[in-house]
Amino acid sequence: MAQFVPRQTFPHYGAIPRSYFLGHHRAGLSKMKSMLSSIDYVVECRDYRAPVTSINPMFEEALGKIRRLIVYTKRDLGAIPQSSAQRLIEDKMRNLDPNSPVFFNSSSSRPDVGKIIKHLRHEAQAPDKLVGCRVMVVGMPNVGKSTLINHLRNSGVGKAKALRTGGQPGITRKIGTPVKIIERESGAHTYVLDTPGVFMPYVADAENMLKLALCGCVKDAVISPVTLVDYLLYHINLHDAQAYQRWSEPTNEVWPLLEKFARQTGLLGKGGVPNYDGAAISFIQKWRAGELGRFILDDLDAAQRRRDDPDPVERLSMTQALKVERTTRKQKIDEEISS
Ligand SMILES: Nc1nc2c(ncn2[C@@H]2O[C@H](COP(=O)(O)OP(=O)(O)OP(=O)(O)O)[C@@H](O)[C@H]2O)c(=O)[nH]1
Repeated sequence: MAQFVPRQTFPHYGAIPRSYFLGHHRAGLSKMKSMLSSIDYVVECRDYRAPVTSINPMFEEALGKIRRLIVYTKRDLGAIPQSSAQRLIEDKMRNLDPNSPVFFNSSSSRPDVGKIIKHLRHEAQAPDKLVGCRVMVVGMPNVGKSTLINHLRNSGVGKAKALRTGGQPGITRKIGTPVKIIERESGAHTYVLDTPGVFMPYVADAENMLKLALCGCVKDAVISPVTLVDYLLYHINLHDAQAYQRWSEPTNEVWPLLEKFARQTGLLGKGGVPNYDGAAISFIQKWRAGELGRFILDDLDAAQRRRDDPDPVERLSMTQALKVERTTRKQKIDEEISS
């Protein structure tokens, strides 16, 4: 049998939506800005599986110079624990932000969250140490902010879950009430505030939109799940084409893969016809649960090269980026009308 050759590029980014900036994202961001004077420290959450793509530049713009630490969440899903791949990835991730403390957190690991508590105990204090310290946790939708706060609270003060969490973005829609995570004898306790996940107004690169959707930052209905599986398949094949061998031999073809998957998992509609969308969502969920390999979607070497030598297009502000998108869209419509 001919040797399987995975695709080296993803062939079609076509009509992928580039935005998911909802009303509560806009409102949440402006509320965060208005509260800045009462915030002493920021915890910025990013998704370990898309460490570069899940950076929201709007936080840099909005939160200014407040001291912060970065937490890469869902560590358990991005690499095999204690592996050399994990160490290599994490060294590269640290290099992306050499001036900020960086942590990696898996919600199932007490030591991971313990390190963050230890750091906050020493570093996150209000200027006047007699009053409490307020820490704001920010990040993209569904990145794991509320989960992290629940674990910080459990590790820091031994209390049970305080915030609601869930598998879809948008569970937290308003800035929450302060949750105590560190107690001090002086009474100057440390409190954290949960915030709604905020997406960006426009994602210039369609591939980044696919990565964010796979990680769950975008509601599953926004992008066709079959397109998402096709993109995921491209990554799985580059990583380990045997990962889905329970259902299919290695393939670059998404429809036959989904057909086999649907038949074997019983995801069939009327007349035994495969339910492709249902199968696609189920397949994505398996990846999100770590059952189809643990790897990251970003190319960290390319990201580092871009940081060292930025492309002028990437330096556009959000307003400029929105303008570019509007102009491009208008040109496309004009071309379609005149052809
Ligand atoms: N495997 C794994 N899952 C995690 C981890 N952290 C969070 N999750 C899951 O990710 C999903 C989203 O977590 P949340 O804490 O609700 O995310 P959020 O950032 O508060 O989401 P928004 O409400 O959209 O702002 C939930 O299903 C969590 O169980 C982690 O470290 N590992």
